[in-house]
Amino acid sequence: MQTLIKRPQNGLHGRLTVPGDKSISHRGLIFGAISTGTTRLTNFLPAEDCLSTLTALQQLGVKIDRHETTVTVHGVGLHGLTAPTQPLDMGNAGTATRLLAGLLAGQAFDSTLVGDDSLSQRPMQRVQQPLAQMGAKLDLTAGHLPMRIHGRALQSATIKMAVASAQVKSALILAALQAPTASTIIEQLPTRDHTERLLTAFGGQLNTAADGRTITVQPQPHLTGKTVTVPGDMSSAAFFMTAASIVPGSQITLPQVGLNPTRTGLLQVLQRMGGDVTVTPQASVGEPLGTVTVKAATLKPIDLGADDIPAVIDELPLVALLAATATGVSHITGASELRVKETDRIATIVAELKKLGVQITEQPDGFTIDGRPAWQVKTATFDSHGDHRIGMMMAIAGLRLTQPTTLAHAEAINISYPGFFTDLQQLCPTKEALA
Ligand SMILES: O=C(O)C1=C[C@@H](OP(=O)(O)O)[C@@H](O)[C@H](O)C1
Ligand SMILES: C=C(OP(=O)(O)O)C(=O)O
Repeated sequence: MQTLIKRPQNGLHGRLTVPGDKSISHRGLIFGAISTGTTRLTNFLPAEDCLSTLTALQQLGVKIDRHETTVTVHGVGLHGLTAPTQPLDMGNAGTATRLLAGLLAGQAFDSTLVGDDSLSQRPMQRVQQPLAQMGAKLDLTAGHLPMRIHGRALQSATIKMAVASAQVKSALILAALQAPTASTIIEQLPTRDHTERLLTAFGGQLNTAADGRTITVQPQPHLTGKTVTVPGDMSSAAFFMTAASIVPGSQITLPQVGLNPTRTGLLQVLQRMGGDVTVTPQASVGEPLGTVTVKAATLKPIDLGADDIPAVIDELPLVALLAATATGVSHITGASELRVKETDRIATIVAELKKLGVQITEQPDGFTIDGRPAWQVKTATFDSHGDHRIGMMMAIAGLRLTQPTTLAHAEAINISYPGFFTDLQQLCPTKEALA
């Protein structure tokens, strides 16, 4: 699928409620499934990744009904899942794969996880090895999917994580729930804590030490179904925050965006770059929520290092685009995790931004960008490379160009944001953004 993108002459304007958070939608389904009673998810994200989790849980014997963005999960309890009759297809979803690996490792049956070509190239030892410390047995195919999970009784453990990854942490928490006594998980750096918040909300017990990265999980909780309102996805809002910052004349308002501090790295990046961003928190239960207003601004370059990365991990393609418009040199380091996402995002960011004439240099763990307000565009035909975030980032880049641009493999965007182009169009009042 190819999509044509044109510059909105007067910038982006208006108010847009972005869809529900992907990370919380995955987890809401999983916690609903392992609770007893009914869980109702509102503002659920009906994107391909979350639907992979929904279908997998149905194959594990959980009754789930969905009407657009409202989902009802009829929980079966921590020990009530049943053996699937065929391999579970996780599609493109890394989060679903890692989290379900941790859950299924402690079940009384075997299961197999498979995925698409991209997911089948992503590293799975990162869950296999720490889960083995709890006695789990996961057989990989040369370090990748297909993954055969030999469900068995797990032991508790104290585990020092080797990568800063919320997916690995969450897999370990889900496994630790099934051990006989408490387990401790020590993160390298604090990462998104949606699993911890939802586990507590469903009635489980866990303690995070003052360092923010030592988590003690109490086992065998009795989890009870509940209603969860999924906040707007900061990682989706980030595309429009970036667009409004770099397209002259813009001013947009995004209400009900999730403001969990482990996810708001892009807000800080924009503020440090001189962006015009206002955040108004609103009353909420569970996850913090608020309204973000962004106006176009002249940006300064920025340096980000390893400690900054987890809170902005999925927004780094957008950081690259922002830096490309800022006069001066930006350095992004400590971001080698980008190499093992849906694509090698360091390579795909560099390849796509070079088409715009951006002076970007690939580094082993990031990139250096010598930004300019105006680019010497070489070609206006971009490619998502099958990666939703690269596709959306280049669609936003196209809004800044005077010539129309096309985006190849735009269908990849359905992985996390099926309504992306409709929502973008809503913020372009003169309706010329898309054709
Ligand atoms: O836990 C999650 O929901 C996610 C964690 C991040 O991955 P890692 O934890 O592997 O960095 C992020 O990139 C992904 O989009 C969603
Ligand atoms: C990396 C991502 O997702 P996942 O790891 O779940 O595939 C993402 O959404 O950018």
